[in-house]
Amino acid sequence: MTSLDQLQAAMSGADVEALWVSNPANVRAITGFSSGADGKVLVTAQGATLYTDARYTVQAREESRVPQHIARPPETYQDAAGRVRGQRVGFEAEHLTVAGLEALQDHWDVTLVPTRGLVEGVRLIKSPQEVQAVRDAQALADRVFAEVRPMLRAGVRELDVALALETGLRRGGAEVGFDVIVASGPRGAMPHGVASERVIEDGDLVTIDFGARLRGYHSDMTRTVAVGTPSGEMRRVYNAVLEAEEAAVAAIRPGAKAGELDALARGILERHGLAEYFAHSLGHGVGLNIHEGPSLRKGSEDVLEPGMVVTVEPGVYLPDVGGVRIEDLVLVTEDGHEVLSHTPKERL
Ligand SMILES: CSCC[C@H](N)C(=O)N[C@@H](C)C(=O)N[C@@H](C)C(=O)O
Repeated sequence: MTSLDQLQAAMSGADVEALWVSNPANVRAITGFSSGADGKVLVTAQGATLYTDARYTVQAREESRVPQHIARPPETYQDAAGRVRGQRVGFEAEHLTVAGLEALQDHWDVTLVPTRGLVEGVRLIKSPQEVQAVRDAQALADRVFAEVRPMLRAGVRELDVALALETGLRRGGAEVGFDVIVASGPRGAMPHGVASERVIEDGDLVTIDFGARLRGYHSDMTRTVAVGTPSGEMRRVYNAVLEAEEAAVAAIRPGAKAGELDALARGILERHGLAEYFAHSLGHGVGLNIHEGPSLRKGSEDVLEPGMVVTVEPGVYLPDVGGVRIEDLVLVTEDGHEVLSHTPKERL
């Protein structure tokens, strides 16, 4: 079954005959067109049509095999109107703006139906080409981390570490997947402490979370690194997080329930008296978006399947003291899992 077939089946399940796709990552997933923010897709029982404008005529032809209609609104809507007249047409409730919905209401004689997660459902399982893109992105991130690791010393600014990571990713042909997190000493208490002017000090733990975006696909990895000798308290926190992370990674296999993986890691931190400081979910899917399904969070009913790519990233954040997060990128395989991130972890 192609992904278009899967999407059309999901549309039937949602009781819509057509779907107007406006989420850029979903536009890319269906068409391969890499400027998804400047494109829309209409999916009907007959197939998909990519709508974009004349700035992208050549690019769309090169990147996509989906039939294309080059126009700007209102002509875009007028063309699509003829294909969906009288139908039940789904729109992406989590992505279409109010103005976008008004435009559809103005131009189409249809019943508009809010839908959620139809294309995202198809994106959960990655094709071999998608897995290769994530694998390549992570391999580049591993190489760049190894190059930058010697720079992690007392006296260096967080911003300069981030710049070196960003430069390495760019030189390697990738984009920077998201704002690079370099959180040292007490700043480590911020799970998303993007790099600041703080100068790293002797005895700091430094949390580094960064990723590449290659051929549209992300990598995601966090390492917490010791500069000098951290306090006994932070070494204890580090080892508890490492134990939780390794146990959760080991439990990744087809059929594993995402909510139970989260509970496993949270339970280990609980035993160490640290669960209340684990301020986020255990992990998430990674692909065209840095955060996508499945969700490895408390209570999640998502079930892992071969071809999913997920992160495992427990963390402990002690306000005014510091923090630790350790994150691996993991592919769910037929018989278990494969860890895609190969950067060594500190043993403290
Ligand atoms: C702004 S992109 C940050 C990427 C980072 N590696 C990351 O995923 N951090 C997690 C702590 C996170 O944001 N988790 C989300 C899914 C959550 O718990 O809501």
